[in-house]
Amino acid sequence: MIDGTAGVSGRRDADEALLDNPAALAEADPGDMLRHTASAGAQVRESAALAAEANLSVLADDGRPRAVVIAGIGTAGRTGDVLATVAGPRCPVPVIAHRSAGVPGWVGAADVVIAVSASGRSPEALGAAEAAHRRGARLVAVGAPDSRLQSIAEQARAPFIPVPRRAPARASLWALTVPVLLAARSLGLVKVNEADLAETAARLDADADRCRSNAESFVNPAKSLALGLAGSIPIVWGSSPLATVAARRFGDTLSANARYPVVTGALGEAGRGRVGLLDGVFGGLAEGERDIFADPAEDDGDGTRLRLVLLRDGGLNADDDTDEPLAVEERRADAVQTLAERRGVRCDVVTAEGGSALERLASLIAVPDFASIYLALAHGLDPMAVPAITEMKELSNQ
Ligand SMILES: O=P(O)(O)OC[C@H]1O[C@@H](O)[C@@H](O)[C@@H](O)[C@@H]1O
Repeated sequence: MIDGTAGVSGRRDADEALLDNPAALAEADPGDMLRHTASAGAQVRESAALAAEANLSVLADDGRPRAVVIAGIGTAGRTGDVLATVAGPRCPVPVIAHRSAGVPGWVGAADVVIAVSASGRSPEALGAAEAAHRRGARLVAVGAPDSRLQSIAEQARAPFIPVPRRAPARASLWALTVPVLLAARSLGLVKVNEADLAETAARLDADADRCRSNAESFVNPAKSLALGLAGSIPIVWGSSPLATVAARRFGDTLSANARYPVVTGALGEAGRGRVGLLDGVFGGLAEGERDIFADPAEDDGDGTRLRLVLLRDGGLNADDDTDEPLAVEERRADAVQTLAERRGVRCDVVTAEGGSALERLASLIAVPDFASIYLALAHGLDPMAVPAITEMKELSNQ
């Protein structure tokens, strides 16, 4: 059902003109990753409806849990990071994203395990669901209907949210995330309300429209971000914990869709170490040796350069929970932009918009998601079929 073009092929140099040719884009994207990515808003609405049909209120019967563990790998694992950031630093219980098989040794009857798997069959999520049931923890499962995950949930008499599988897991982030958030809401751990979900879906729809394939590069933020990144080594830093989740997500999609190496992380942390990259071989040293009179379109070919993408989360509500004062985050974001400018390292900035944490997160994820696909297409890579992932699964028998 989910099919792309197998085999490793593509071109080293990005074909910029292809991005302004909608027919060629469609041809280069046989699995329709652009359309799947554009369904993000619809995914939010559909998953909210599916979660409303599941009996999540039983989760609250035993009161507030000691901890919540979100178990899954890849995109399913990212949903745990989203929940942790939306729950915020004042969340009364620990929210832990767990990415290996099974559950942490301390998990027991006082805890809740949310097992997530788009296919409903990752060994990590299945192992966690089984372990949770064995240990008497409360279990919720999110994933493909009629899957092994669903039967484990049924055996455990645990709520199961059947998320239809129409696209690869990484194009289903929103479909998987919303049930996780709503399970946590029924435990009283997050404040996401119906208006937040509706506004988040509307924002994802609007961003999908701005990033549509027939919107040309000079008005399409995803195409221009992709063209800026072409041929570079991207560094993606988030100015806040929420923006850092979006940065890590961009790392996932840049690697899997566009097959670009990428450094991602929190700007606060990077400022104490990784920011040194800006001084190095791919940063200031490469830029310092560049012939300033050379045509920037005619790259000399030997200069792989960093490109900084800064995800800024400036629009906090006064009543939002934060780790650090907004002013500290803002100063740090301004500082790294100055550092990049001084060294000639180019920098793209995506600034969060919207009221709720969820909507702000969506505003930092949507355009980069599309950019990763446009970058793949410009290189002639099918963003859906990733031979290396398939081969890894075959070779490691998973
Ligand atoms: O969500 P499930 O189906 O468990 O997959 C988990 C992960 O598996 C990997 O092999 C990749 O396919 C990822 O894109 C995916 O997120």
